[in-house]
Amino acid sequence: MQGEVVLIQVTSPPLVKNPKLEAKITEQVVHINGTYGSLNFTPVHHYHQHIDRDEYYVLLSVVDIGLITSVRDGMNTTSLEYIMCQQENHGPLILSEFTGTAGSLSGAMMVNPWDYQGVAKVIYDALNLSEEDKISRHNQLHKHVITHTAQYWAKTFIAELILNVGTGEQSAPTPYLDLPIITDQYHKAKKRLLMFDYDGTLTPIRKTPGAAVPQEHMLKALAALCADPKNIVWVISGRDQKVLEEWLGHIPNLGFSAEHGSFMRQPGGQKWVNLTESLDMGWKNDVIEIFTYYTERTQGSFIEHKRSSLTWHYRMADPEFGAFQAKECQNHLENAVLSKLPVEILVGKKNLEVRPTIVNKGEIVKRLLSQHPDVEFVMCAGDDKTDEDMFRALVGPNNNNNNNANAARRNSTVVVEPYNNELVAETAEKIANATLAHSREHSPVMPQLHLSSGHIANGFAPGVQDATHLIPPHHPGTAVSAETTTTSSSLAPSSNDLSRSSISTQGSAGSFSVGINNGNSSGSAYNGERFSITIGHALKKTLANWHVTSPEELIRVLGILSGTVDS
Ligand SMILES: O=P(O)(O)OC[C@H]1O[C@H](O[C@H]2O[C@H](CO)[C@@H](O)[C@H](O)[C@H]2O)[C@H](O)[C@@H](O)[C@@H]1O
Repeated sequence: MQGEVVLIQVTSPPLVKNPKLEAKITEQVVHINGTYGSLNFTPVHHYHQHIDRDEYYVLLSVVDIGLITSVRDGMNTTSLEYIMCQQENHGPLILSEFTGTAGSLSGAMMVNPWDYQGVAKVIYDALNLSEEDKISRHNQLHKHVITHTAQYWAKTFIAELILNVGTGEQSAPTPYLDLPIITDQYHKAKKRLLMFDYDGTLTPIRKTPGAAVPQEHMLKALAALCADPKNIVWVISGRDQKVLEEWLGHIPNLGFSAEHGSFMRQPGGQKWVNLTESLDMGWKNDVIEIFTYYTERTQGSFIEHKRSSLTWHYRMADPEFGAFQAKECQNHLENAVLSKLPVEILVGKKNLEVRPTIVNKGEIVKRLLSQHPDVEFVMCAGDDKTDEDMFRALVGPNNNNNNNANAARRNSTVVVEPYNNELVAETAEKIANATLAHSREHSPVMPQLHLSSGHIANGFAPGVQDATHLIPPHHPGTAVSAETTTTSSSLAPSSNDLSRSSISTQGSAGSFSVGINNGNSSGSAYNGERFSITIGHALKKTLANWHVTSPEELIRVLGILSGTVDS
């Protein structure tokens, strides 16, 4: 192709001149032109000057390839402008994987700018693309640019802002698990349902998945809980069946759900039921391809292959680069796969997981609750974002034990379409007002809602022992009303109540909903026998009503409940 292809490079002089760099570039251009050019042919045309906007767009329109090889870049608007200018030519875009737009322009031909041979090969491939390929790539890129406009960005930003105002509410302190209360409730109950996540809950997080083997004292406590005929015990995990069987399968009467709700094995049973059996798993190939792309470029990362899900782990990669690549990979998946396939991405602990949308841990919790409507004590512990689905299932709709509460919640849910400007603005204002009022009222009321042992350490003063004592300070429906005055243990919320979990966020492609408690105190989904426990610090955003700080502490509690450890 020598003699047929030229590179046009325009570099606008920066405000602060860099003569050394300019000299270096000029030297290289002279060298290339001297080596590969002739009297009739100049391979590199370098214009170190400002050019008019019109001239710039003309250049972008007439070229055959757009070549962007930045080694570091925030966004890269040139790539977007090039796409808009190429509506007639359909010229391919070669894009450095280090640009900000690389994550969303999957129709571009990606290059690593440090890999000179790789770049040369992609230029060659781009020059030889068939007309059909060019049009299809261009159409994909063009569609992205025209649908992701500044207006779209602004609206999505506002929508997310509203969403976060709502979820920000959830980061009120979660009280430390009250041992006397849970022990008391546990012993009073004739039938109990206990559900545990595995990684980060029953075992501490380890460097690699294979290293998170169960510890003896955990196995002992779990076995003792399973041996009690009053108990129904389940491990609901993202792990696959093989690992769960190998590590916990020997414990009699332990039920399992594997791969985030994809599989179930009843306590005492041997057979696994595949809840994803009827689903087409063709999506796995697309996801493996993307995960492989990032694995090859992120040292220390790897893919965990499971039957109905896939996990990309980056705990062993450089922490900053790993997190950066995970974000890129997530964007890539969202743009290339999620829009067309029935799968969801879960952002886990130094991992990204992809699994079918129709299953999740919360669905398993709902199933178990409806299978055992007569349980008098429910305990559910987890540490991860995916475990929030379980906590949500304990307070949310379709939950047999709080029908009144659910009716109240359903009635008060407002669906906000992000593209309905007025509604977005109106809802934002409502939330802002209620949040402001809530934060004004929050502190004076809190101490009086809560009580008894051990809460001073968490910032809650002991209060009067009465029926309210089983209600954690921030529990759904107990949160402080926007209009509540500081009347001590009054739990009757007023009409604009914006309670912690009454703000439900149901993410979906084009809409989300924000639930605002309508003030009916029966909106509380809490009853004293439900213990959702998150493993982490008190300020973690969670729907759980209690926390402990580590798996060790949870195991101690399990030991105490099962009688294998002295309290
Ligand atoms: O639902 P879980 O039981 O919590 O399982 C979630 C995922 O856990 C595993 O990965 C995580 O734990 C590893 C061991 O501590 C750790 O090395 C990794 O960084 C974590 O992401 C497991 O490998 C996945 O399959 C589970 O889905």
